[in-house]
Amino acid sequence: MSVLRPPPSSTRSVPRLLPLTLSNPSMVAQHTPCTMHLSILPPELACRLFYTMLDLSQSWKRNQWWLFDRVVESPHRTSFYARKTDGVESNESWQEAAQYWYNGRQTDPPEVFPDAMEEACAYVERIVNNEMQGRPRLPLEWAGSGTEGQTWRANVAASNCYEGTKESVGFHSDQLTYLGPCPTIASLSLGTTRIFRLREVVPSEEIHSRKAQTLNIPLPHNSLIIMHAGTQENFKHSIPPQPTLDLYRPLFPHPSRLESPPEPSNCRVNITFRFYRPDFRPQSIPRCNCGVPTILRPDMKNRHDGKVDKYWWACYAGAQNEGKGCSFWRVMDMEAEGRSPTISDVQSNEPQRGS
Ligand SMILES: O=C(O)CCC(=O)C(=O)O
Ligand SMILES: [Fe+2]
Repeated sequence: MSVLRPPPSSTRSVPRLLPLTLSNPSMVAQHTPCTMHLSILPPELACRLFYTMLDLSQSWKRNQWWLFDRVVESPHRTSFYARKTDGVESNESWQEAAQYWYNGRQTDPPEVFPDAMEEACAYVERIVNNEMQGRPRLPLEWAGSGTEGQTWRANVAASNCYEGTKESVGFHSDQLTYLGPCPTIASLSLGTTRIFRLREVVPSEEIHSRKAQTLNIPLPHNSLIIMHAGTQENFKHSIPPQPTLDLYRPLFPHPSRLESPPEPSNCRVNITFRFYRPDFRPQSIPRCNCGVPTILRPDMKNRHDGKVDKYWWACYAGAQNEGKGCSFWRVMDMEAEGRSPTISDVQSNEPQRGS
């Protein structure tokens, strides 16, 4: 007699959730680990920064990488900028000292922030620091401070340009290699409104009881989304293609064409301000058997009590080397790798109440 097995468990009975549009800051705060801030820069600066980045974007590249046996190209243009110092030590040599890698390929030292981006960054840092002060911190967040004592600094920025309705970026979470666990990333939108889409990665132990919901957040010109600590570990994000868009109508003319009226634009420029942690300096990143720096990934599917248990270093050479990498894989160990100070280090050194 054959032993009866329970039927294979199915996720089919779990109801699908309709996508939800989060159209204001309080809905974003209620449904996601992000906050949304509207009209964050003075209007003239927001417009000038849009023109600056749009002009620069003419020379930006579409990222290319190998996926299995073919080269794929991102359906938008992108570039990377670094600040003059790392924001923690006022040392101007960090750009030369740092070796930058993207998609498993060494790149030239990045350009420095253009003036309008520096100006905008001061506003962004103020908002991010204000927000972080009112939020609980996660154990693996960096607990150091910037040169002026701030909790969070931006020392690099990735910028993206999406022209028209079809340019997009697929679902992903940002690589943690130089950001470390639980980063805070501040994403500024300029130009035409596009949808920023978030979807939670449901942990394996819960896939039989619930489905992820798609969350759509329309991001207008001059708005900031802060992806707070835990967003990269728990959610993926994308900018999907969309059937239509509203043209952006700049309030001010282009600085080099002051006599002609401003022209409507179908472009969105995004700047994601990020903090490369000093305890995840390029020189400290383990290399795989191919000799290429590994990438740091969170174990998104195995979370307990809403927290990621593990992060691992994995070979990334395959993204460039005709899809051929090695099998290098190692769990990250903050303590053994000497990565600190984290919030948990600081809290465990605080005197216990009552002792
Ligand atoms: O354009 C955006 O808002 C998202 C960009 C993004 O996800 C990235 O640069 O990693
Ligand atoms: Fe991203």
